[in-house]
Amino acid sequence: MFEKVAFVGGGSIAEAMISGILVKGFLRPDQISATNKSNKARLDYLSKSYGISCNADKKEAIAGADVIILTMKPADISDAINDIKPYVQLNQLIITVLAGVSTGYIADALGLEIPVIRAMPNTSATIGYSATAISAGKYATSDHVQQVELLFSTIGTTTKVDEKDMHTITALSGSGPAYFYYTVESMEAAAAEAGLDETIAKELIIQTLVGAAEMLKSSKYTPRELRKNITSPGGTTQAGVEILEKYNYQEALIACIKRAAERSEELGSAFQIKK
Ligand SMILES: NC(=O)C1=CN([C@@H]2O[C@H](COP(=O)(O)OP(=O)(O)OC[C@H]3O[C@@H](n4cnc5c(N)ncnc54)[C@H](O)[C@@H]3O)[C@@H](O)[C@H]2O)C=CC1
Ligand SMILES: O=C(O)[C@@H]1CCC=N1
Repeated sequence: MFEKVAFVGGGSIAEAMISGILVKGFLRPDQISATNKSNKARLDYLSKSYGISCNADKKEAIAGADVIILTMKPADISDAINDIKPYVQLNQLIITVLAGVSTGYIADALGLEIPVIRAMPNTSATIGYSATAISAGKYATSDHVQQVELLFSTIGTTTKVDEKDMHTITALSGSGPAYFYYTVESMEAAAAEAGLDETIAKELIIQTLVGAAEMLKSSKYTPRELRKNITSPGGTTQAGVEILEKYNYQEALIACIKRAAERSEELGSAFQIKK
């Protein structure tokens, strides 16, 4: 069990994780620290909201942590590593949630044969519903993986994966909530255009989404069969889905996920292991 966890990066995903970890009581606020690039107001907000210790000083922020969680944007990884490198100890475990960036690059940039675990959570971590994929870097043991699974299981489900699949997974479940939010935005817009009360529309759309998700989880039917069950011949669903087909909805979603995965590769391509 971890004694102290330090977040290097204090943005959306760090907050979602901190919130989820505290809600589940996995760690106490005094076991969590966070630092960021330079935004003091943001650190004050995190400290006030969650009771965690926030420190602009990188050395202080990671001192005594058994785990350092890297939660900055991929573009900032190089600077962030330079900032913490002098203070990182070999007995610390590094977790990275960065899109695209490999565990090998991080160990290499730190110049240590240090355990690094790559995780891809999503922002549903805030309420304990993240789908987190986890893969181990070269120096991480199965014990490290188990501990990290335990940590992430406080904010949702965990799935062990090969690091080579992380680009696709980032596109699928890391970015995934956004695709559903986009769909809900569109359904809300349609309801508004039809003059439906906003509160009523919201209630119906969200419960429809939750119900469909629960059906996907518990039913023995495939998504296609579930869809067919709703689609009465000549009925409303068929008429609606025909429009989705006309607009190549399925191709659009497939292209969306392919492009997001490709973007993950692009983001990581600047951060390759030096030969
Ligand atoms: N937002 C999301 O849904 C998810 C994001 N991720 C990954 O998490 C990472 C962070 O994403 P967000 O939280 O959305 O970004 P964000 O922009 O909200 O937060 C980034 C944080 O990193 C900090 N930072 C930048 N340079 C730094 C440095 N040198 N030292 C310390 N901190 C530094 C910033 O001050 C900021 O607090 C990205 O790499 C992204 O790929 C992974 C899964 C889901
Ligand atoms: O959009 C991004 O790059 C990050 C990675 C997964 C979710 N958000």
